[in-house]
Amino acid sequence: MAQFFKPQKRNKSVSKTLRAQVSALDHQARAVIRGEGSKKQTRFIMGALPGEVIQYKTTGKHSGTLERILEPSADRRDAPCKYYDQCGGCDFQHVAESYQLGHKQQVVEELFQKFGVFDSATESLPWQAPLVSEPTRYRRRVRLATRWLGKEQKLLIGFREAQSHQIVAVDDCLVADESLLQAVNRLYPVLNTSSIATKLGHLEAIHTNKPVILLRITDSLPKDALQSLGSWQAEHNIDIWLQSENELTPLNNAGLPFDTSIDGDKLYFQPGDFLQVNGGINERMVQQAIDWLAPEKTQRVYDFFAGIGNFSIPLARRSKAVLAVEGVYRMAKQTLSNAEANGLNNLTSLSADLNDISASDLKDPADLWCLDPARPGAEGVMTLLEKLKPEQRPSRIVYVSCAPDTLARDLAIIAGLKSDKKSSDYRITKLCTVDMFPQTHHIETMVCLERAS
Ligand SMILES: C[S@@+](CC[C@H](N)C(=O)[O-])C[C@H]1O[C@@H](n2cnc3c(N)ncnc32)[C@H](O)[C@@H]1O
Repeated sequence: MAQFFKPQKRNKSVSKTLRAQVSALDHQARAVIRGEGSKKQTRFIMGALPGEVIQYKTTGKHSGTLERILEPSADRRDAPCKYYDQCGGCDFQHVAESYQLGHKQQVVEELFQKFGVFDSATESLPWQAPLVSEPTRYRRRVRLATRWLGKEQKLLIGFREAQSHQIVAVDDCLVADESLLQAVNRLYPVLNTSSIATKLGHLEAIHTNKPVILLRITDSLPKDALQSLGSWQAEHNIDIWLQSENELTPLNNAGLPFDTSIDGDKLYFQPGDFLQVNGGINERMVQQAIDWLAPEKTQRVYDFFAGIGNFSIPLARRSKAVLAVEGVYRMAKQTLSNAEANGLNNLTSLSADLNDISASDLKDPADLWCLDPARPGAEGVMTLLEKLKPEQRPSRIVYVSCAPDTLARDLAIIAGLKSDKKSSDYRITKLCTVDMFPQTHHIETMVCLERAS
């Protein structure tokens, strides 16, 4: 019988060390290497800048890690954080903040062009000045990973390395409010025992009106562990909350309400609720949303993706009525009680999945829409907008986004709404980047759209 030659499956690509010049940055601030090797491949590498000649190691088909910078860019600066080389968190601090913001604006513009939101050959976007943040110590909330090293009987608390599950142990974080890591460092000796550490998933430190540490627990804690956490809480006056799969509870029922103020009103929340990480810039962002939407006392507003009412409450103060829509039932309830606590009775809160929303869920149409979705964007809301009759559509929309690609996708849908088949029913009247996450590649954008009357 003839034996056929059976080629062996090729091994995964072998890692190589190469040298190249960076041609651009992509939308995640990764350096782009074009035309690599005989196949003219494109590769993406974090940490390098356009124009730089670098030595890098290939890791996957299109990825690589930076080994050495052979010819640095004039735009490069020494990263201010001591953990920069290992930590996967602030991946864009090797350039000045003005460069970071300029790049972010360019990314948004390029994505809008790519998705057909506008045509740079015939029009320009009405960019406004970016909302600029404090470059460091701006976070009022951090989430830290944990791992118990059994052999060494030691708990690691820190951030994940880039593209890895390894944890970089940290005792400070340059972008976090100083009190956050200080609280975690103080709690560390209590956590650093196998009875707690082996059951710890991650932890979160938050500081608005007062500090709180939320411990994500994978199994119930023994009585002595709960006692030592309780004693620490009483001694340090820092609340501890325990989060298991189904429950979120304050330890020993500690904890008066947590709150944050916005526009002169108080927003109460519970650890675990969504909270904009950058408190300073959040206030300016909400103020700008109000300015751009310019609500009047006769107008109705929808606030989609409302969280605990960060935009809804200030909008309710200035309009006839607000309908706040939020997927997480607990937060939807919190928005309503926040309205009541601030003496507002013109806000209705609806808990609903905005991927699957219809006009009948919302009752009366609204003049103004505020949208602040998570990274997947607001495709369901775009479908709703498409289905509405032109006269039922809002006269103004403010879209706040933390993901420029889904923002561009959604705005392309709005740009496609053409009642007279020629020009779009909506035009972008203002947009800007919001410096919500300095030192990182993450991009926050605000866009205001107005309907042609
Ligand atoms: C970026 S946060 C904004 C929250 C709020 N606007 C604020 O400024 O604090 C996005 C919110 O959308 C909610 N969300 C995400 N997906 C949703 C969905 N499919 N339907 C309804 N709400 C959703 C999240 O629970 C979260 O509260």
